[in-house]
Amino acid sequence: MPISVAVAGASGYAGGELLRLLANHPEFEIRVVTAHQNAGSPLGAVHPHLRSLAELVLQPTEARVLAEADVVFLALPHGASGAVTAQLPDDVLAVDCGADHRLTDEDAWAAFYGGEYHGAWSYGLPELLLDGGAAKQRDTLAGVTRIAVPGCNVTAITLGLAPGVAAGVVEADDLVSVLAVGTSGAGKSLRPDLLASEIMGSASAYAVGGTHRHTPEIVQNLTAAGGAGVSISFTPVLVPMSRGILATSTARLASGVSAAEVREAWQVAYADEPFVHVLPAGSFPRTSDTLGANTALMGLAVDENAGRVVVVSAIDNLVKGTAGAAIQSANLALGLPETLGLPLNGVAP
Ligand SMILES: NC(=O)C1=CN([C@@H]2O[C@H](COP(=O)(O)OP(=O)(O)OC[C@H]3O[C@@H](n4cnc5c(N)ncnc54)[C@H](OP(=O)(O)O)[C@@H]3O)[C@@H](O)[C@H]2O)C=CC1
Ligand SMILES: CC(=O)N[C@@H](CCC(=O)OP(=O)(O)O)C(=O)O
Repeated sequence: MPISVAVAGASGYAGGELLRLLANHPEFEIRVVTAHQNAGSPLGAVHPHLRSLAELVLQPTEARVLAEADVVFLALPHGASGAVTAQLPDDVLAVDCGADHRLTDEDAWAAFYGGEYHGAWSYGLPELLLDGGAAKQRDTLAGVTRIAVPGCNVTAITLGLAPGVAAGVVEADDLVSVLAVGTSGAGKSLRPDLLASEIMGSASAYAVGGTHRHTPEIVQNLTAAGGAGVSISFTPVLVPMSRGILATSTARLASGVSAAEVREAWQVAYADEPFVHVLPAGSFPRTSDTLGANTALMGLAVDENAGRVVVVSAIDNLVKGTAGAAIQSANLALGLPETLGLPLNGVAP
């Protein structure tokens, strides 16, 4: 019997990517799709690229509609998902791509998001190192029924820096990250600053100066990895591409650590990972290498003059950064093979 699935926020970018991947998943059957303003429309009208699902009709986003399915993926704006998930039965597996259930610290939620705090769920980043590398987040996901998927910038930075922090080869209190990010990360919303004429041929920083709401989530992750006094300054830069994140993260090298020990920390951390790959010395990923794939690729160097480790990590924000991570975590929760239905290969050029 296939496992029935509902996707809330199916008319958006993350919802569309969930559907694209779910349509090729051998164990799932898409039963319900919901939207807000687009409720009542056939899916083919909002996602013409999803041909096999074109006849599905978008329903209103209500818990009673979603609860018809065994698994509910939510891709709703922050705040909207917490209200809906509070009404879902306990035995439904709910996987939330929004921020509502990511943060364990209510004060951090109040400072960076505000509004009602809905509590933290199991965190959907299977490769996250825990306790200095003694465990990984995937070990905690079997059988859970509530999963919070990370923010996409968070995934790129966390996966990039966690091996060094967990192994103690870098100083966790001196981390800097600058990201080139694509426009789809901002969702399908109509915003003047996202008009093609504003974006094309230009790059612009936003949420500068420690104000980005992903900051506490990154600190939470790197602390869980074993970092003491984690402090990160990160700056996203919007660039004219529709998908992708390229995070260039640097960290102060711990005293007496060699370049070989640095590389070993990253290689050991991700040696057996199906989707997270450390490239050979001298190689660095491009966002285009991850397009459409559930991969996080990274390259590593030690800047001896500056005494810093430099990690360049790339993901597709809509796959490993959202929909792929959601499905990977759901596979683990349901006891299915972790990689089921998830693309390892991307699309090029
Ligand atoms: N885009 C990305 O790269 C990433 C997104 N996420 C998260 O995924 C979630 C969805 O993001 P994204 O797909 O980009 O956003 P979009 O703006 O593209 O889509 C939002 C979806 O939510 C629906 N919606 C809007 N307002 C409401 C409401 N008040 N109540 C119920 N549904 C509503 C929309 O329906 P309609 O269009 O019919 O009005 C649409 O289906 C967000 O929480 C986002 O932060 C996480 C990681 C990365
Ligand atoms: C270009 C752009 O605006 N990107 C978004 C990425 C949002 C995201 O990853 O996720 P959540 O909103 O679910 O946290 C940003 O930086 O806020």
